[in-house]
Amino acid sequence: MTRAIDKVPHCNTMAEVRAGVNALDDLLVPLLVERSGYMTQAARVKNDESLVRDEARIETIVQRVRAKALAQGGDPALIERIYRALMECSIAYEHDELARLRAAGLAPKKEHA
Ligand SMILES: O=C(O)C(=O)C[C@]1(C(=O)O)C=C[C@@H](O)C=C1
Repeated sequence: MTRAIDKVPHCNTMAEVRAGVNALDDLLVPLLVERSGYMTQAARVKNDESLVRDEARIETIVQRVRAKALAQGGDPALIERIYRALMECSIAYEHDELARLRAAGLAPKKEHA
């Protein structure tokens, strides 16, 4: 298996560096948009502000992506930082989406008796 880190060529100029970064951003942005779509789905399925932040799930994802980073020759600590920041953004977006869906007519979940 070719590791992600091994695909990075030696660059002699910043133009080469930036062309590589732009090409990866062209792949990353659509994936981030798709991931954000799942936050909208989560907001609707949870339909409860108190469930949006799920600490156990956050830690599961962190362990998962650290292992993947290592397998790809990356720095697990860097990928953990990126993912913790990404999930904070995702949580804020999920709250925004829940508020938007409520304003559009989503009825709040019934309280447990
Ligand atoms: O898995 C969930 O419960 C989600 O809402 C998704 C997600 C994420 O993957 O970004 C976002 C917020 C949660 O705190 C944990 C994970």
